[in-house]
Amino acid sequence: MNTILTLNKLTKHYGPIKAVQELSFTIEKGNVYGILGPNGSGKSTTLGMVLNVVNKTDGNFHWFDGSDSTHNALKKVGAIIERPNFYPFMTAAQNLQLVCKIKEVDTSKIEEKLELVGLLERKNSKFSTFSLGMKQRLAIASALLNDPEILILDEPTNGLDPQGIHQIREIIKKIASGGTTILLASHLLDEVEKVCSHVVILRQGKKLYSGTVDGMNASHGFFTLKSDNLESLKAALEQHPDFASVKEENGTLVAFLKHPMEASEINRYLFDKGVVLSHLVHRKESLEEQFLQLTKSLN
Ligand SMILES: Nc1ncnc2c1ncn2[C@@H]1O[C@H](COP(=O)(O)OP(=O)(O)OP(=O)(O)O)[C@@H](O)[C@H]1O
Repeated sequence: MNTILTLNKLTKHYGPIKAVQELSFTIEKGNVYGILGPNGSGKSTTLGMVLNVVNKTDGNFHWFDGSDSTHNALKKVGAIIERPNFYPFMTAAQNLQLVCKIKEVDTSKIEEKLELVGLLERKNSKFSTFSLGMKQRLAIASALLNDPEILILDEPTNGLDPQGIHQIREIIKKIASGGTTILLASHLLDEVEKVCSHVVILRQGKKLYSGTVDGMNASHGFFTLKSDNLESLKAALEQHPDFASVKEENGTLVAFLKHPMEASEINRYLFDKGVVLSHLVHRKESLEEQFLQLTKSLN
């Protein structure tokens, strides 16, 4: 059993708002997935649906091989989709004991999980004395108490200082290296790049890309070009099969490549078509530029 979660055309409308539209992807065991998208792109709604706290409008999803009810399957899922909320005047250990009681799991894992998130030494400190980063780490320990198959986190580093962000990311990597599958929602490309092996990019509820983070990085870049005759240049580029798209930005054309190409090759091709260039630069986008390109290109 290697598939943890399958979404099939999952859809959520809030009245006229199409929060999630026909979203399909699968989560395989042992990988770290990021759902990446700007604010309002449908990340939290997607997590809410698969965790049964938001009713879907259409489509379907199933956990594991689909043989269990969602209610039962969710017992093997650890999720933090809200701000960490524990009893302020109880210690970290006491709060986790209470969680064990509520979830009907053994208390034997409390110290191990506190150690994993770097809070063992603070186990007898009251929750009210914790920084936001420590609260978030306690929430992670709490979600791991029953050794779930998958850990789900919604914007796990939101509101933390750089040190807190670093600690959470290191903990996520450590949990993943122990074999736990992870799904996290983030609007931060750099977070997904640092922590995740796979990514699903959302924009306005629609999937723009899903695959490996490395695969997303393997773009062949783009040319920026100028000519006295911009119209002929644009027409010639659009005729060339190796370009995915061509757009104009302040008198310069930007042509995105589907396949690798040398600047000399496009120069020769255009010259043969009677187009003389006054500017030609080949650039490979940073992942950030690609992300912005992907999330803006449907405007
Ligand atoms: N309970 C709700 N009622 C009406 N509209 C909602 C509700 N929850 C979310 N939406 C809308 O659905 C869309 C997707 O929101 P969602 O919170 O899933 O996005 P997100 O990617 O998680 O963004 P953020 O990181 O800002 O939370 C947005 O347009 C949002 O305004």
